[in-house]
Amino acid sequence: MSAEYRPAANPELPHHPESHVTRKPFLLAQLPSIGLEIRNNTDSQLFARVAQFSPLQQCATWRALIRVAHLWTESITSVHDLAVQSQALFNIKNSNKEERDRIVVRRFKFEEPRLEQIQDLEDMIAAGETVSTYSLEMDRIKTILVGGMAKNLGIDEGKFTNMFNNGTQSMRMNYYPPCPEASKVLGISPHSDATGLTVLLQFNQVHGLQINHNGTWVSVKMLPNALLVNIGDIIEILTNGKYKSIEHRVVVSKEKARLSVATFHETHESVVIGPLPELIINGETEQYKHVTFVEFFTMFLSRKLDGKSLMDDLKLKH
Ligand SMILES: O=C(O)CCC(=O)C(=O)O
Ligand SMILES: [Fe+2]
Repeated sequence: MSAEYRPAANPELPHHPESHVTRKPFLLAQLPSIGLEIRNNTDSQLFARVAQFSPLQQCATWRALIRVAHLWTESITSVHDLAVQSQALFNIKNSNKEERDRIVVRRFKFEEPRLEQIQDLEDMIAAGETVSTYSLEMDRIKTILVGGMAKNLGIDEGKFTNMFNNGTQSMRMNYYPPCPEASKVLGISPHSDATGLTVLLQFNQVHGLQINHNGTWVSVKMLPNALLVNIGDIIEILTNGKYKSIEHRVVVSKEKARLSVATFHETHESVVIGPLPELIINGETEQYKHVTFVEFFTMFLSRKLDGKSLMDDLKLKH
């Protein structure tokens, strides 16, 4: 598994006409939840729970969002601290140099307000360890979920899980500052994640994430002590659409900042991304093209975030 920094595909706040961002009706999605108490269970106990969990099938209704109740482990708390520190860094971006030196150098020991430029070795090691422990924990959750999904689909768990073993893992910390013209901007434009699974951690109770549910933008209520799992495009393709990736976007608040950490899990780079033959049953036809990992990401990186347009290009026209 390699963890790497993943830049926001569209870091600038895009402007949209007000009508596009309208937030009515403010529904809160009732998403399927799985209680995965990571600390008190062995992996096989957790796996059994996921595999038996019927709401995994309900994902079809909700276009595949799963909430994983998760005991707050130390590594999550540490990532929280790290994100709060980076929030402070984001906040001082526009301050003057003196102010920056005062806050950044003395308080956080970073020379410039960017994570890549951490000067203090101790801080760097501490941050690296925090992220790497957290990334291993996220990887463990991914393996359990992917195995549970395979079982739900009635396919070989080992084969499916193996496709994700030693896959690419990347992480993005999202900071959404408050915006006085909140109704005119989006934090992130509509998109589905070009991943297998995304595990999302949110720190405060500021709503912002919305999913496209049958054409309506529905706000997702983040539960405390819970992670949210998005099914990504790669799983949609591999399962020939039995699990669908979710189109989502983020709206911003007038008063409060919001922070989230998204961990993206992809297949191993040797995997050809295309519908699995064992899932083409009962006279079904293949719905998606087969592309190499590199072709898939080249297509992803060559476009703006734009709903599910990547998937539209990968769909076979029958
Ligand atoms: O901040 C969020 O809740 C969602 C972030 C997201 O969609 C992403 O990073 O791809
Ligand atoms: Fe996303």
